Amino acid sequence: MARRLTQGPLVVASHNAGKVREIMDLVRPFGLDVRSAGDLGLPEPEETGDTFEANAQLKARAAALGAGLPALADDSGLCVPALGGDPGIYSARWAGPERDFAHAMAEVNAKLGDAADRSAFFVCVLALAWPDGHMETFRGTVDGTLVWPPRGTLGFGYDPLFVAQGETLTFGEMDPGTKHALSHRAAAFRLFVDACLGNRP
Ligand SMILES: O=c1nc[nH]c2c1ncn2[C@H]1C[C@H](O)[C@@H](COP(=O)(O)OP(=O)(O)OP(=O)(O)O)O1
Ligand SMILES: [Mg+2]
Repeated sequence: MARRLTQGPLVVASHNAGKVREIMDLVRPFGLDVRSAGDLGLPEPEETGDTFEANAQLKARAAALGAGLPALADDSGLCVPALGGDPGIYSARWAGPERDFAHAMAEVNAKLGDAADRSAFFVCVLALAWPDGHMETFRGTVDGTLVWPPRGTLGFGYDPLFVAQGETLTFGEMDPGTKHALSHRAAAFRLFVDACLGNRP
């Protein structure tokens, strides 16, 4: 049985504005009082794990201890089977310190070359840590294919490259509500809601 998150402040332990916006959208209907790690002045920990789970957990743990509040972290990325799973947990790092995703998307496409297999999937692991060390972890994925050139200016990161299975628009062309019905983050979030928030609202 997962530990429930009772009413009270929740820290969103991410320094990525695109992600924080999506998590705030997903949390809003539940009426939780939410603060971002940036608002609280929490530092950005080094992501030394070698799995999405390990990195989500270390970010959640650092924020929960830093704030003295339950903290929800997201570690996510784009996995391309034809590239051996890259960029995977290195998805943010492929964009460099300037977070240049035009460059990162071109890198993915160049490495793919004329590969027949342009399938890809996004992974999102959400970890919820309490200051006493308790942790709950959830994983969501969405399958799709990679297009070139990139399309759309909505969303963030690799969204303009990615068309989810059964869709025609890229995530970069979708309004946020449509992406939230399909995304890896929404899938992980549903598991988090079921386990930790119950049936609210
Ligand atoms: O829905 C998404 N749509 C497009 N791209 C995405 C998505 N979800 C993750 N991604 C890519 C870009 C992101 O930069 C990286 C996650 O890296 P990741 O370390 O988890 O996040 P981050 O460093 O950007 O912020 P933080 O660690 O403070 O939460 O994967
Ligand atoms: Mg990161």
